[in-house]
Amino acid sequence: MATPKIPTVDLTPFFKEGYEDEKRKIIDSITKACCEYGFFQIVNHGVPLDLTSQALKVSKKFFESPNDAKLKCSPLPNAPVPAGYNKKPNPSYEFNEFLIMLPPGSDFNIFPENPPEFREVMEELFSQFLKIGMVVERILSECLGLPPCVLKEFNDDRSWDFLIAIFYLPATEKERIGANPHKDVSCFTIVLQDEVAGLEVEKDGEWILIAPQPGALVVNIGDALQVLMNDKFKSPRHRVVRPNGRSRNSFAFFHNLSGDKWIQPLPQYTKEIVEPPKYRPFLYKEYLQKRRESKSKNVTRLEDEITISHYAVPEE
Ligand SMILES: O=C(O)CCC(=O)C(=O)O
Ligand SMILES: [Fe+2]
Repeated sequence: MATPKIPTVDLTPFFKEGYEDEKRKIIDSITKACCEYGFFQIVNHGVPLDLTSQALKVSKKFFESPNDAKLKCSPLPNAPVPAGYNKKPNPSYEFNEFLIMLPPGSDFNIFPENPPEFREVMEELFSQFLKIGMVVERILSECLGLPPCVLKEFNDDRSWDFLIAIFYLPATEKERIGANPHKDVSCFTIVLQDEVAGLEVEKDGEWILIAPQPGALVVNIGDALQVLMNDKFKSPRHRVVRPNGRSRNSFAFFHNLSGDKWIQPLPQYTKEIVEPPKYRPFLYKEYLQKRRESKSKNVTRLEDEITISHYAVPEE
């Protein structure tokens, strides 16, 4: 059987007036991809390609710099999210290093001195991801026949979004996992990956590669959207397998909700279509906290993981 291919859609019509038929076709393809995989790729997304390639280059330079230079960027002890450079203790159950960035202007952001253009490039990438995130948010709102503003009306606070630059070392004989199988807590995540394959999504018990494509960005559904949409789209389990003989570089941008939001399935996906909500209301930041705690305890068994099923309403 041929390996299933994650769909790639061209977003050009969404940057123009009109083209309603083309837009509808794209929305239909994304709906199908979200139902089948929870993943799709986008091209002609408006994020300049010279910026994405420069971002991958400067981030690689930073991660390849000496340890003491990287450790100078360690997070501040009082940061709400560990903005700055992080590395899992060795040995760890995952093998990656990463740098978290909060929205430009946050007092908690820490940038390296070298490469000197690091900060400017990261801030520009963040702003571009914010913009494309809003376009994707409108498209996902429309996917199930609802107006494009449904998700923005529910949450218009972008201050909880964040960006991570990630660096995976080559696989060793003993260990190939770069990021353990997980689901994202976001509404959705936008991933920029370099040309080195490694990101995989689980479907029907099999791992399917999200093949790198020049100029493309990857989008995946997260837990928050699954809850808001009452399970119409599922937050997919995914992982990163490290390549042989070379490192891998990526960025993940988490389009989140405000942590102060109480989240539950929206009436458009429940009451208005006479469907009972599958989740009880919960405070988003409480869920973020629980997930962070379980991650720091190195929980690796699926049955021990905290997931949104913690808030599921039992079926009658
Ligand atoms: O590195 C990647 O390609 C994806 C990373 C990821 O899944 C995450 O940070 O949640
Ligand atoms: Fe992820």
